[in-house]
Amino acid sequence: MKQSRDAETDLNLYYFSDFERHNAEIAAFHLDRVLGYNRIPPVVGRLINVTSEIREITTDRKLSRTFFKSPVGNVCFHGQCEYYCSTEHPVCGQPHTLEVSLAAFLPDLDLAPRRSWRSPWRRSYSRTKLAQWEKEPDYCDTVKQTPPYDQGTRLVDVIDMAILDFLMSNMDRHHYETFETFGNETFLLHLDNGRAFGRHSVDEPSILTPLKQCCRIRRSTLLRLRLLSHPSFRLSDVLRESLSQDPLSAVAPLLSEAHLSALDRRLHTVLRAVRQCQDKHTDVVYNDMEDMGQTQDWAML
Ligand SMILES: Nc1ncnc2c1ncn2[C@@H]1O[C@H](COP(=O)(O)OP(=O)(O)OP(=O)(O)O)[C@@H](O)[C@H]1O
Ligand SMILES: [Mn+2]
Repeated sequence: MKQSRDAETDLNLYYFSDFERHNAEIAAFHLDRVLGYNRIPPVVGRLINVTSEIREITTDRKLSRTFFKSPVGNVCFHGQCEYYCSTEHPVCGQPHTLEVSLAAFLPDLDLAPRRSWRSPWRRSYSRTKLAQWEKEPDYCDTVKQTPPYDQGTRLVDVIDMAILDFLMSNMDRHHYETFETFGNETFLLHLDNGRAFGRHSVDEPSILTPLKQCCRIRRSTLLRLRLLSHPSFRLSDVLRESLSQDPLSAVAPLLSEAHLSALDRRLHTVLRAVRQCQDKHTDVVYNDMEDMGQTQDWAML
């Protein structure tokens, strides 16, 4: 935890300068499950003692050397990394207690090697340069012809990812991962969600660009989104209930009401974008449920 749950990211900060949030990692895991994707490894909140559970037991000398006591006596550390790992950007206990998010550790890379894929709609990570997708309205036509997006479900998987990221306003999705042994016909993994849920008062329409440029969506995703726009299964209500199971919700709700209601607003924006696609195209819905019977009841929603 580096900042309070309610802190809204400064509008003058670029997405690549935003600080990560522990509650965003937790809420992203729950949102991914509510959407029925199951692509984010389990993440849970914990209260830890930074002294007894990190400083006193770590064998990492470089890490332990970054611990210090702040002017008011709190135990702080910053670790080692390229950006924001300095005395000016510490993580501090109170004086030892700290809220954190912990992710289930994926199998070792020797046992289950992963492949990291650059998102075709990756941002430029520059203040001045635009990415190709920002300049070319027909960018998706190129992506559709480029392996692995020319076959199977990879394109709609990336569109699912864009919907998840738009809902939680995560602009930092530069890569996604897969397990190498499963080849190209496999599910995606979404690690690194700490830059989501930074602002609740504004939406970032550009995150939906893959959906808007490709006009394609999985049928199962569309049905789930429609279900979650129904008053009795409202996304904000379902997510609030899901998050209440996390241990840290005893300290304070993991998402403020403002963030929860932003989700309902953004869900309507996604459904509107799908309708606008359907006004222009006939092949918008990718039927990934052909082999499943009894979809009628769902379709009614
Ligand atoms: N649950 C996990 N289990 C095992 N390894 C993980 C897990 N989550 C992340 N990692 C590994 O740690 C690396 C860094 O994690 P993450 O991407 O969250 O940090 P980051 O500092 O934001 O990185 P980047 O600068 O690439 O955005 C990942 O590329 C991944 O290989
Ligand atoms: Mn990152």
